[in-house]
Amino acid sequence: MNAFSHLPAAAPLIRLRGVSKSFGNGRDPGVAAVRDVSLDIGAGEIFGIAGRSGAGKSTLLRLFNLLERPDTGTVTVDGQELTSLDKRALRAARQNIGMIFQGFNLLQNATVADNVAFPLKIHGSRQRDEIARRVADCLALVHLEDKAQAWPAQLSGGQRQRVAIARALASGPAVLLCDEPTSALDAETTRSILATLADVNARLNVTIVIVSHELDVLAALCHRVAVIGDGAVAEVVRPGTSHAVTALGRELVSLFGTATREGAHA
Ligand SMILES: Nc1ncnc2c1ncn2[C@@H]1O[C@H](COP(=O)(O)OP(=O)(O)OP(=O)(O)O)[C@@H](O)[C@H]1O
Repeated sequence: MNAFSHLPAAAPLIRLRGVSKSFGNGRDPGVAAVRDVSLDIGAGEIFGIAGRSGAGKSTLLRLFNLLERPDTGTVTVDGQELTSLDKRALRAARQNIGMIFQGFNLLQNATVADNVAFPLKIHGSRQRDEIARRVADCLALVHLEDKAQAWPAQLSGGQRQRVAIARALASGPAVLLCDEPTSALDAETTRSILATLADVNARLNVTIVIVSHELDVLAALCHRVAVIGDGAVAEVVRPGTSHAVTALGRELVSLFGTATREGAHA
């Protein structure tokens, strides 16, 4: 039983309505990566996106902050309809949506502290001492206070991902998007990153949306999981319920032909 599965659905913080995305060249519609997806995700919820390779998981996640712009439909986050904003307003709205990736995406020629400070500096609306305080708070949140002056190359994979989490939280977002955040990590490091994400969610009430092909990762962390097939939501399940066992179990067998987690790959 997932520790959160008893929670009632919270008020929607993220709302997708009729969202579709194809990759083509204008004349040829090409691949329909996401098809007519409508979802409500509650404030403070941890929401998972599962599905086999090519199902459209990453594209769907990138529609949440308009890294991919939908062909049709609307995306609303924290009361702002992102799909109706101009570039400048969208840049400001994205301060409210952090993101982490499988490959961490840290600046290699900047210290840990400078990596975390980076989004605050480029936005340009904060004073130096406020930035320094914010960086210290975020590094403390992920237990890396002592690594502020280290370089990314001096850190383990798990530590790098925790720096990425601190950086994603620096602007105080309401939402954290996670694209396969543990896929490059071994099983033990994966557990520590999941604990960090659960802790961030509990302390800050940050809404987390996480894509993973590792169903046990989603089952351990998420309040609800959308199973995606062919770009559409096949079903939304609550880990820990017997229905979820059936739905996720079917997907697990179709993905891996087994009910255990795949071995970690470096
Ligand atoms: N920039 C792009 N240009 C063309 N096609 C794309 C692009 N991005 C994704 N696609 C296609 O859209 C479909 C969905 O891809 P997506 O990466 O969202 O799937 P996924 O479920 O995240 O897969 P994986 O688990 O392998 O990362 C795939 O057929 C993919 O080839």
